[in-house]
Amino acid sequence: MEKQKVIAVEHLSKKFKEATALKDLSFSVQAGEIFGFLGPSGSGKTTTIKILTGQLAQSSGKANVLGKPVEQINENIYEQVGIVTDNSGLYEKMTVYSNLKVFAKILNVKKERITELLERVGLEEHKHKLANQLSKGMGQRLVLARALLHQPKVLFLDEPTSGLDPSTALAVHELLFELRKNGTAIFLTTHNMDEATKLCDRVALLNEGLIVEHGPPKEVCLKYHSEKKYKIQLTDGQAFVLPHSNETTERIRVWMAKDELMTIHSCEPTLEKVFLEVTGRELL
Ligand SMILES: Nc1ncnc2c1ncn2[C@@H]1O[C@H](COP(=O)(O)OP(=O)(O)OP(=O)(O)O)[C@@H](O)[C@H]1O
Repeated sequence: MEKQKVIAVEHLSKKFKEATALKDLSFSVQAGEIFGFLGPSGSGKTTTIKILTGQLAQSSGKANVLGKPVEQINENIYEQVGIVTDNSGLYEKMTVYSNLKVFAKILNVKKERITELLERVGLEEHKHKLANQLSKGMGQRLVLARALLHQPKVLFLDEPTSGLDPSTALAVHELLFELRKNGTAIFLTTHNMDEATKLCDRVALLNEGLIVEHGPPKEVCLKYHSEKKYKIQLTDGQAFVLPHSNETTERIRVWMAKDELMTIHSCEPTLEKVFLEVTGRELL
């Protein structure tokens, strides 16, 4: 059975006075899926999120979120949608804990969930700090915790882990996997290709407002795996990159028989390399 399409976009375009930011985008995101929208600065990621969350009108094309055309989105939908774009919308003069308490009350969420989330995003020890005294990364984590208080059916995340230390980034990843398991559709933007490879079920590579490649990260990488090679390290420290050939097979066989093989890896391209190949641009 096909899973429910939580986000459905068809031929979406957005023109600003000077520039065309989005050109004929079509994609969908299903319940229980993490969809990565990847592109360099200025490629149109934020514009897409703004259209999908009803903050900006498209120039042409259709977009539906939870079965509703984006033109009809109003506050009611925010009970089912979580949005993490920047640190705005926090009550600056209230503490971390109080910020979450206000929203927990509105969303009818138990207090235990606040404590759990504060721990998960690494803010438990900062819960008595005022929101305007937080660092950028802490503010970002507070906005994330707020978006996750309820179990949103769809979550929009703009660069969810930029500026986070590795262990907090990992904790955020675990939270996202949990949400996915419970059926949340997650739409995230990132510059970080490693993160996208680890997190996303499917990705779309965006360049100058156009989707230039899409699919599961592994499949996208394998599609550009034209020249098979193997990276080999031996126990005596020697390292080789060898082409796929009968000669290589024989050399590997001998090293294995003598127990001299330390590591062996296939060299399929990373998403970063694929992006460079399809666009000629680095993801900066
Ligand atoms: N309000 C606006 N008026 C005019 N042009 C805009 C406006 N907002 C965005 N743009 C243009 O649309 C294009 C896409 O911008 P967008 O902010 O969506 O990119 P992005 O991929 O989110 O970039 P970043 O990673 O830097 O946030 C850019 O060329 C930008 O200059």
